[in-house]
Amino acid sequence: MSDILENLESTIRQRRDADPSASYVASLTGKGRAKMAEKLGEEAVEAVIAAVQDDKAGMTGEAADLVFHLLVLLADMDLSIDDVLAELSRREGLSGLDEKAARKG
Ligand SMILES: N=c1c2ncn([C@@H]3O[C@H](COP(=O)(O)OP(=O)(O)OP(=O)(O)O)[C@@H](O)[C@H]3O)c2ncn1[C@@H]1O[C@H](COP(=O)(O)O)[C@@H](O)[C@H]1O
Repeated sequence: MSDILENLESTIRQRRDADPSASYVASLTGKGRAKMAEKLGEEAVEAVIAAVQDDKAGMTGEAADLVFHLLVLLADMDLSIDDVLAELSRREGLSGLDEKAARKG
C-alpha cells in the first residue's frame, strides 16, 4: 500500500515542474498553495457527502481524490508521506481519548 503512495508522491514531485498544459499537478502547483488547499477542502466536502449518503463507490473515488490532493499540498510544503506516517507511528497505541484528556490537563 505505501508503495503506491510513495510512487504517487514521487510522480507528483516530478510533475510539479512539467508543462501545465500537459500536467494537472503542474497546473495546480502553478496556481499556488491557497488553490491547492482549496482543492483539498473541496475533495474533503465531497467525501463527507459520499459518507453521509452511504455511497461506497463514491466514497472510494472521493477518498482517492482527497489523498491525491493531500500529497500535492504536502509536496508543496516539502513534507512527505513518510513524515505523516512517522507521526501516525508515534501515536500508535495512544488512545485518542487519553491524548485528549492529557491536552485538557
Ligand atoms: N491521482 C491523480 C489524480 N486524482 C485526481 N486527479 C485530478 O484532480 C482533478 C480533480 O479536480 P475536480 O474533481 O475538482 O475536477 P475539475 O473540476 O476538473 O477540477 P478544477 O478545474 O476545479 O481544478 C481532476 O482533474 C482529476 O483528474 C488526479 N490527477 C493526477 N493523479 C496522479 O498524478 C499523476 C500525474 O498527473 P499529471 O500531473 O496530470 O500528469 C497521474 O499519473 C496520476 O497518477
